[in-house]
Amino acid sequence: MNIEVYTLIDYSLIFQGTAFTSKSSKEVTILNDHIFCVNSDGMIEKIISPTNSDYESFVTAHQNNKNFHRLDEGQFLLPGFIDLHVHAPQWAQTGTALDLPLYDWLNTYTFPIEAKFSDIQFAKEVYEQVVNQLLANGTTTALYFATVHKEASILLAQICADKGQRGLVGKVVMDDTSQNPAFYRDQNTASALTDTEDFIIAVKELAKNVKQGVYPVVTPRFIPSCTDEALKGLGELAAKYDTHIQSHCSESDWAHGYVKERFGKNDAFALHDFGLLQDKSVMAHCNFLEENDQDLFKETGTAIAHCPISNAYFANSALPLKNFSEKGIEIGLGSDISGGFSPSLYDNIRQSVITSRMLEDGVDPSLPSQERGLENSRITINEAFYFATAGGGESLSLPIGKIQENYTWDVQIVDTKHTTIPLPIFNGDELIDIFQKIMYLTRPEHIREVWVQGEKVHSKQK
Ligand SMILES: Nc1nc2[nH]cnc2c(=O)[nH]1
Repeated sequence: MNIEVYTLIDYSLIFQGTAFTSKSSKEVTILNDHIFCVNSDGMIEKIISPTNSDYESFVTAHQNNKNFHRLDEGQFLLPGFIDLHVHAPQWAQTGTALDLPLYDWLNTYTFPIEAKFSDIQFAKEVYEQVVNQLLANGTTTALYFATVHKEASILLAQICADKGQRGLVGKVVMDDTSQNPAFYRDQNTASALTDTEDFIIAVKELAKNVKQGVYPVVTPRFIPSCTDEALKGLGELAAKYDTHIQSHCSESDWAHGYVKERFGKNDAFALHDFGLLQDKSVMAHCNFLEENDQDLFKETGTAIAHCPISNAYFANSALPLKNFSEKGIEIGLGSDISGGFSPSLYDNIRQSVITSRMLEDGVDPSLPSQERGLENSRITINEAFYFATAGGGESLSLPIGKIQENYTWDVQIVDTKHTTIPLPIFNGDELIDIFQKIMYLTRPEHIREVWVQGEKVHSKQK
């Protein structure tokens, strides 16, 4: 298309500035001083490079219009982050209660806090705060577990809708009376399934008027909390309504061992038997996937939500992330609030690199170096950025996570020149160095604006 044509197009938004986005899992593209044209649906319709002969005249034609945004010096565009695993109610206990192994942690701290979400006022208070927090940390899409309560789960979807975040929300199913406490579980299997179906219908209805989209997610908490009948019914509901599916899979020695004992197979195959592994399935943790489990993930298009901070507390191992990624399994990052204490995917990007380095080198200094670690396990910061953005988008099968034509305008604007806490960027830094400094040092204070589907959803004054 030549300039006469695209200067005439009525774009909703035009941005001029430098962006970082993934080209592949290993490579970051730098779009230096490009122009980004966004249409009224909030999609990136056109990206114009300064090498394009029409670039200058395009700027001249648009720069005085209200919809033209020129980034200040020191500001950069990045895709909004996609958090593939957040327990929204656990925001109420984030940063506390990390002293017990998974089974005891769930029963001692987590189920009691989640039980409180029968109180819709309490739910509103916590859910509004967690959605605000994630937006302020640059998270534009989140895959949420709510609680067993239908009303409060619908409220979480409504809050995402109102605040402009792309929320994928699940009413949690925990129907097994022998495994879940009486104070916190579905009343019975039939009500777990009808509540889930009502929830799906309500969120699909809500979604009709939500620009950025909200989505219902079929959510068996994990196999230990569900009966066979519920798991089967949930697989059927996901197929009937074509929904996303989320659960926990092979997370800790205990959870992994429990499923093996109950079914004589690993989580992956057990979940698959119930129709719960498919292209829109995202399974959290997955540390103990064996070779055939990995193949099944690949074949079914099931994604892993890698939660590196949480895994340090509860997973009893480090995920062999590099190995799984090289196999072609879809992978994104999750904060796992509150198994992970940080609402920031920046922190999880950092931890995923750190964990991978420790996995490669090993951690027991009494062992000889060649026996200490797992070869070829380290990932780069570019790869971690990919998992937090494009990898998350692929995992959810949505056109999000990249600054590229035909993707949504879901971006964060990072200001490296914050007046009191600027990033250490000095003359002579290459853009790729600046990218790495952004990855390692950005805090919410540096995230000046966040946009979802072409709408500004968060801004921070200088
Ligand atoms: N990390 C984590 N693992 C789980 N397994 C079942 N429930 C949970 C949870 O809330 N957090």
